[in-house]
Amino acid sequence: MSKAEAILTAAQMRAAEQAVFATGVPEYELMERAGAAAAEIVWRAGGKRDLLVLCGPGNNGGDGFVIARLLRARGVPVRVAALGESLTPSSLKARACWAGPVEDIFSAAPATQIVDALFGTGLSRGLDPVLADRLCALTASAGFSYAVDLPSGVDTDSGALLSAVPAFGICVALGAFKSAHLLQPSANCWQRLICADIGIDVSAATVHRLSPPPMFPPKPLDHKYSRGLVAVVGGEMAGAGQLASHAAAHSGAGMVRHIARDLVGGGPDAIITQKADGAGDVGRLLNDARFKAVLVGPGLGLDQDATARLEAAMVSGHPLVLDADALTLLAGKGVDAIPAGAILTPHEGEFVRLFGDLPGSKIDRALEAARRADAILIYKGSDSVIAAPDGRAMIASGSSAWLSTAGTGDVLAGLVAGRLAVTGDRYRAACEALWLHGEAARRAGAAFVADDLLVELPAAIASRL
Ligand SMILES: NC(=O)C1=CN([C@@H]2O[C@H](COP(=O)(O)OP(=O)(O)OC[C@H]3O[C@@H](n4cnc5c(N)ncnc54)[C@H](O)[C@@H]3O)[C@@H](O)[C@H]2O)[C@@H](O)CC1
Ligand SMILES: [K+]
Repeated sequence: MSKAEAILTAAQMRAAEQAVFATGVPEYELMERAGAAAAEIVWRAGGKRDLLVLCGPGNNGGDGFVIARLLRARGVPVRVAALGESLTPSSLKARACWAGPVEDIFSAAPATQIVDALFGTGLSRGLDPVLADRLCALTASAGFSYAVDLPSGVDTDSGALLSAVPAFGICVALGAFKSAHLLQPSANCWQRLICADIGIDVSAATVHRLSPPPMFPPKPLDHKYSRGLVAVVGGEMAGAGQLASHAAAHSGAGMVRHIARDLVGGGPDAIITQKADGAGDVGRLLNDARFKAVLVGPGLGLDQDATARLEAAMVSGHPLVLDADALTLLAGKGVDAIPAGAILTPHEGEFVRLFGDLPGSKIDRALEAARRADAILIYKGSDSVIAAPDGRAMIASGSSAWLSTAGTGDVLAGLVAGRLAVTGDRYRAACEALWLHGEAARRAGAAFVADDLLVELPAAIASRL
């Protein structure tokens, strides 16, 4: 993936900071860098508008004192309000360098701009309700608001809101993104997210934000089979299989065969629909070594016939993408029934049915499920997580809320199968498909239906060549 942006947990961030200190950088130097980076962002957004900085007792508060000092030096009318004493060596130093008064948070007057430097990655519980209310009131009355590293009240690793969190204009992630910057509901707590470089080495990170993938056109000697042959095994609801088939075809695959229970449509179609009266026919039609991906699940149904069709696909030996009803059918059989090496695309309900109530953040849960099933997971939602058994994960955040409409899951499943057939690389296929899905939605605008995504796919792919 190009320009992949690292996502760290609070513990990984602390370790990364320690690694910087181990190179001889003094602890306070990192706070100066963090404060300077955040101050620059505030300066560019708000200029000389009056500013109130709220400082907590830890290093997040220390960042706040640095921001206050640097912006005051630029002529910004800055006031500081602190929550008691500073408790860490670096924050004590930052506070000592602030030459102005320190007000009480509960009596400080509102300001045009507000900086929340109360708590960051060290938050251990929700804010006291009175403090949370105060933060919300001061933020709501400000025209410009900034959260330093994270809005106070947000759990760094899970993205849960541990207390009431106001809506910020800008969140400045320091050094690297943390999980809460991409996961819901916290990722909805600001309008803009900016990651400030403070010299942290994130090269060892295994979790990244999904970025636009580089894609490649067919080679001159390619033909429809070398570009990837996809099978979509349909069932009860032929339309879902058709939608998935068209998505696979528009993903860049060379050919798509829809192995359907009923013949649908009519007239010319790039999709080859083959009627399979039962699982035996499915097995026979899948007996072709040229298949590079088999998708089963969209519109499959949940009856005995569907179970038999799923089994025929699973024993075919081809790389599998399992979605929708296929996941529900497998859920009753335990994790061991999931074919190793498959790509699974569960939404929340399907995920829980398959793997139960796993602990940790959505990233933790996706990684654990991928490890248990020895499969690639695309754990869908407004914060979709792709996870691999080897510990890699990718988060897609900020995709169109209009995707919450019927059939978009079928389109995604088709895209995954198509990109798997094209690339032969499961993790890469999952990333490319998820990105294409989000990009097609972005291009489709508002109130689109799943079919509209298909129209946007060629241009979305073209933008990555
Ligand atoms: N480690 C470092 O040297 C650096 C840290 N940085 C900043 O430091 C932050 C992390 O600093 P800390 O680890 O000191 O943690 P925080 O400053 O986020 O807060 C920790 C303090 O708050 C208390 N606390 C936690 N939750 C509370 C609650 N709900 N109510 C009341 N008190 C609560 C803790 O007991 C502790 O005293 C980062 O988010 C970032 O802003 C940056 O300055 C870069 C350098
Ligand atoms: K904060």
